[in-house]
Amino acid sequence: MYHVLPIRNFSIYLGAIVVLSSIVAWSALSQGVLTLCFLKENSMAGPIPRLSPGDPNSYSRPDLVKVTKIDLDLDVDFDRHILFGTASLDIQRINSTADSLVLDAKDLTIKQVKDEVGSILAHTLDVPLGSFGSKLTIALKITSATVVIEYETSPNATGLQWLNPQQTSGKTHPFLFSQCEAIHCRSVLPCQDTPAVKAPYTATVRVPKEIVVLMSAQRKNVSETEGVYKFEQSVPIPAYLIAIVAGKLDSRVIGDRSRVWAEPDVVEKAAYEFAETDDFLKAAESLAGPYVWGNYDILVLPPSFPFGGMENPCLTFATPTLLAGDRSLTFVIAHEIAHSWTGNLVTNANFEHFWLNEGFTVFLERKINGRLYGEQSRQFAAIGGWNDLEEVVNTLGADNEFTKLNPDLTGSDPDDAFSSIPYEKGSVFLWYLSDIVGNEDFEEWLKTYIKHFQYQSIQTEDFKTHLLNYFKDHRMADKLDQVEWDTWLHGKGLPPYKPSYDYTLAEACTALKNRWVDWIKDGMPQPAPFSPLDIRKFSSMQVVEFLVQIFAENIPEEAIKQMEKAYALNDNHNSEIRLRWMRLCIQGRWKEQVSPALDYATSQGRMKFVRPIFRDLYGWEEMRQKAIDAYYAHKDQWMYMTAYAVAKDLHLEEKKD
Ligand SMILES: CC/C=C\C/C=C\C[C@@H](O)/C=C/C=C/C=C\[C@@H](O)CCCC(=O)O
Ligand SMILES: [Zn+2]
Repeated sequence: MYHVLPIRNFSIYLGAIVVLSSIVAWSALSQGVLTLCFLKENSMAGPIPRLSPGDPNSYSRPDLVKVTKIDLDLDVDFDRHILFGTASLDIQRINSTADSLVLDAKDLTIKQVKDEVGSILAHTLDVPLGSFGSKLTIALKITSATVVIEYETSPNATGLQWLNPQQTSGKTHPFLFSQCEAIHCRSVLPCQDTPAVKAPYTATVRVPKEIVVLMSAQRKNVSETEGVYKFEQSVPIPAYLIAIVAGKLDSRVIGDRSRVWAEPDVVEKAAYEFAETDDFLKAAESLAGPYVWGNYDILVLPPSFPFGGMENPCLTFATPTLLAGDRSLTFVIAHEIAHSWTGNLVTNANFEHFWLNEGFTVFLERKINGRLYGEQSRQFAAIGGWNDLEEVVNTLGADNEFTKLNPDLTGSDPDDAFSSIPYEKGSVFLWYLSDIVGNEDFEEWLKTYIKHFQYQSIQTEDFKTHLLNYFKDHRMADKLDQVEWDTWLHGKGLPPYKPSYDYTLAEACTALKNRWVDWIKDGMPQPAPFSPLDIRKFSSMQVVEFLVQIFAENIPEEAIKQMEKAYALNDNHNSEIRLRWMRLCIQGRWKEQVSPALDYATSQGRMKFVRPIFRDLYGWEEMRQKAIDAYYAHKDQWMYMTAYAVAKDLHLEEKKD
């Protein structure tokens, strides 16, 4: 059972917490005399402070001792729903006097810690602080260069989802996948779970026969018959990019450096859908520089995957809701490819600077779009982004801390701060800067920025300094000097500038919306003057744009029923169209549509699609209980983060057993 304890409540619990242990002398432990671990209660009272100087959400202290390489040796136990084995961490002393290594750990059982010569190292594991998990402190010897941690995960690890065969498409084999961003890697392995630390990794993973394992790394010496898989990621990456999947998987080649992976009955459809991958990669390289990761594969997961895509290096994780059958939703793949530079090479140093990952990536994703489908297509996609931005500011409230580009995440779970803000406000900011200096010069700067900061983790200030320095002698330098940095980075609500988009591709949507609005104003005379021809030439995203515009008009139930007659939107299974259609039906209080809307929201776990439906139904008092019942009936099918978020949307609070 999933438990939801909103983080704001923790200050109350913390007040009651006492320091428990101190029975055995630390010195005895650090000399390896005893193999003991303290379970230390946290003595903090009051609001949760920043957990470390560099990262509000990580206990780790890479400023003292830094992890430089990770070697995993793990067994996947599908019966017990755990991973067990060892994580060996190579370390570097940044501060020569440092005598301990501080790691993040969440719901992990730490069995033993040794160094590279097999001497026991003492460790303490503090009592967990909600989403942040526990601080794991390992006493180092002067000679220690590697710590070898024997551990196992919990069946409730928030970064893992274990599916039984019935929850898969093939229904024959169990399935496991991870989602470590933002701070769930600590539930998969003990690590410095801050994006400020980047390290290469290797892994050996053992699974039952017939199960295939993939990771966010290059595959090495695969011995499928033995069920032993080996991986190496030689490019240093932050912990949140470590990823694993294990299940009955098949693959198809879709490009010189690309395969698509999926369950066998999904793989052909996926190969068709993502056939343009190589074109995206080439366009991205022309904008951002060489692709350094070797292969670029895509994994299509079971429907409960909580996001559209996740940029795990070498292996993008993708939701099956992208499989529209007409390649209309592949902008998510362009987005994940763009992360190969912005996010995975140049990385936010902590999640307060998440817009450096996502705003840049949306900007680049739409540049790829423009290169392949033309400038009007890029402009149209950006208009959709602006719609999302307005919607999220409305939903969160224009005074919400999380509408800032650079929010304060002290004491906040990044999952709670997550929204379209860093994506869309961030990309509008870059659009604005590009408008100031000119498109070509901005593209040149972008390349330079990526090259300058590649393999590093940076903060917003680093970006600002680089940009201003690069353009200091530019003809538009004066205008750059006038940028309201504080408003952009620390201001709440909508940004201070709306680009002058080219609305050409949105015009047909607006014209159709106006016809509906006029007809409604005229009292909806019959026969209604609408037919399938109205949208025959629309792209899927133009249908979305039309529905978003009509949603803003708050039209009556009768008109929505007429729309169904004209356009048969109930039969349209494009996931983006379906979201807007179901929301429109709920807004119009069309009761018969509530069950299909809930079916849509519970048949997959992508939060972008699940949450608005539950939020809307919560707002419809008569249907609220139905939504709550559906939540309880389906929450165990979702991954932790979806269940957690929907519980919040429904204002439910559950307690940990
Ligand atoms: C200001 C925000 C601060 C922190 C948020 C950081 C991480 C949030 C965490 O919830 C993880 C997010 C992972 C996202 C992965 C993929 C997205 O790009 C998918 C976007 C939505 C979708 O298309 O389904
Ligand atoms: Zn992204």
